[in-house]
Amino acid sequence: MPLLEITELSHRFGGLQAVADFSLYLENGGLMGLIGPNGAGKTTIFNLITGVYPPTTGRICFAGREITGWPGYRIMAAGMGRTFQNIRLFKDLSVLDNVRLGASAQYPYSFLQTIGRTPAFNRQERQFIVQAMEMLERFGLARYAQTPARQLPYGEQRRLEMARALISRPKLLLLDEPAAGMNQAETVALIELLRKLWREFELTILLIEHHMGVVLNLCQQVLVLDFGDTIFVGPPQEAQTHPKVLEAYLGKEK
Ligand SMILES: Nc1ncnc2c1ncn2[C@@H]1O[C@H](COP(=O)(O)OP(=O)(O)OP(=O)(O)O)[C@@H](O)[C@H]1O
Repeated sequence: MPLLEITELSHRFGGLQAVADFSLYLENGGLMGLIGPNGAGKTTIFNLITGVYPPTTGRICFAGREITGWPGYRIMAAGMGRTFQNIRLFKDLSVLDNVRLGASAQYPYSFLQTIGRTPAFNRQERQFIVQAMEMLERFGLARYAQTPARQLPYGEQRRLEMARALISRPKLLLLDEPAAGMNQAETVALIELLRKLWREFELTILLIEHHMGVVLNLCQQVLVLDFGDTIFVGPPQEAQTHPKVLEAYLGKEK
């Protein structure tokens, strides 16, 4: 059974067809790359999956339910986690608070529990701190727990974003260019980390990435987009030599 099934999804920004008839079938436990030249529509697809925009047409099913048109918070609560192309952290909050908030954002406190700081609220919040610290340890970030997020080196900020996305134990993790801005050594470490997280958390991963080393070393399948159209789906090694993919990246030979 697929965890994520998208059927003929399209999205227009005014006169621009950003995504056209996009379909995707992602098995539970799969690890797929979404690649394509700049402006191909990759981030728009992530935004459609996570409810940032409603699709112009098409259907999205996740974990056996149709989620088309659902608001983002409801989709995330159904079991998705996401990181962004431009890191989005609460930069002035501590590393611990960034992860803790990722956990409590999923928890349906009542208004009275929140303003009254009831014993149940305090107990739950303590539990979130324990979970957040465990997550920071897994990511090698525990020593930074009280440090404001903005003081972390860039690679660590990326890891923190992942820790925050995983604290709610999502089934599907969407990663938008996780290797962006990383040097060679950081990229190699990232590939290892993602492989480990994928196994330990029994995740299904869909990732956007320009770094072909990451795609080739990590992804079982790759889907290549060009101007909103899907031009290839298959093993990444085959994508490298596929004429349409070469044409999209290198331009048509005259
Ligand atoms: N909010 C928006 N309003 C109008 N046009 C948009 C908007 N977001 C994206 N676009 C346009 O939609 C197309 C697809 O953009 P998108 O960001 O999805 O591409 P991408 O494949 O993620 O690119 P990159 O690799 O550069 O991040 C582009 O032509 C872009 O300019």
